[in-house]
Amino acid sequence: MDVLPKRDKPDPVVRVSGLAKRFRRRDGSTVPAIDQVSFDVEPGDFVVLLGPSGCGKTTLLRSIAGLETPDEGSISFGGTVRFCSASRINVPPERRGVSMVFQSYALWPHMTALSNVAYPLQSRADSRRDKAEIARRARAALKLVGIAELEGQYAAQLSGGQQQRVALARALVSNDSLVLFDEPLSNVDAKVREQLRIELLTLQRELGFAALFVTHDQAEAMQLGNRIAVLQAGRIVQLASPLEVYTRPANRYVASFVGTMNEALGKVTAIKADTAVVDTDLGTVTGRLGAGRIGVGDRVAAMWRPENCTLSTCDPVAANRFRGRVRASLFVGPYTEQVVGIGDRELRVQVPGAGLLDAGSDVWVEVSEVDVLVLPAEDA
Ligand SMILES: Nc1ncnc2c1ncn2[C@@H]1O[C@H](COP(=O)(O)OP(=O)(O)OP(=O)(O)O)[C@@H](O)[C@H]1O
Repeated sequence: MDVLPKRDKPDPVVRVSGLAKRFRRRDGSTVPAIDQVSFDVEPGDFVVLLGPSGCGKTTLLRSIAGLETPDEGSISFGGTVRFCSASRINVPPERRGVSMVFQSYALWPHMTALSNVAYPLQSRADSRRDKAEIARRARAALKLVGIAELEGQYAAQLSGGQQQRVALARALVSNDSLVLFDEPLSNVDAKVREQLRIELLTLQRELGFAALFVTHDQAEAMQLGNRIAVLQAGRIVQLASPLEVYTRPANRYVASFVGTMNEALGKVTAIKADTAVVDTDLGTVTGRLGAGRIGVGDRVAAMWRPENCTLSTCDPVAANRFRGRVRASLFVGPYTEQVVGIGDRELRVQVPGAGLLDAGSDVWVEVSEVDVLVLPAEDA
């Protein structure tokens, strides 16, 4: 039998291994901004770093760009070491072969759109291209992002959305295999942001660069990433597809950070196969066991999404049902969000279309046990 020679897997675009960075605060204490982070970005990947303010997203991105020097670990691009604390390698940002788009655009206000985009080609040490070729490439990049007609405008004369397009063109002009994005869409208005997300994804697929994108906006992360890295206190707690992160969160923190979750805390009273019965402050809740080890007597969170609930005015025949009173009924367009009060607790229920209810109406909230996830209580 012929055995085909094994083809080696290509090196990842980025490999981050055991990266750590601590900052010293003015009171002398230290903050572990990133804490033993390891992950790969593969060719064609769009990886989103997602997490709340202060979890270390920007520090991680800036370390990869070379704008921050980590204390420990290593960073390689395409198999070539760019940073290694043990061997004291630290390639400066301009020689890492990576482009970055910042939240604040970081354009030269007194330079035209065209000159801003041409700047990286002129300033890179290895570039000896003639002026006409540089201008041709800068124009092509402006055309890619749809603002060819603005090439002669000064950056300061452009709208926020237009400035961000210039910044994107400037990042694309060098044709680097990796582009880093630090919350680039948070300063542009909602409509432009939606449009830029779609254009960014299209460009990324057409041009084939790998993207590493920082955001604290979970909807943005779900729309853009083929993989999402959820960070908690400087660590990656889950790195998986948006679907996996949403439907099979690694822990309670991820479950409550990505999307909206209803939650009831309690103790497990019985376990049968992959189902747990939980005695909670809302009554008995039955759900499926999620990630993490759980046994009878453990403190857990039973969690379920608003879109998986149904609302009725008569007592439903269901394992998980909760009697409450409508506090607010909010018409959002595609669905109506019902806020149901149960004592001092609140449950969210999404019903499709317009279904306004009077505040004070008595209702039952129902959720099927396959839609309830039971996770250890301690990690949120
Ligand atoms: N230069 C610095 N000196 C001291 N502490 C810092 C410095 N830069 C960041 N930190 C701290 O490191 C931690 C991580 O900060 P970082 O900016 O990476 O978080 P982030 O997730 O990007 O937050 P945000 O979404 O608010 O930008 C925070 O506790 C922050 O206060």
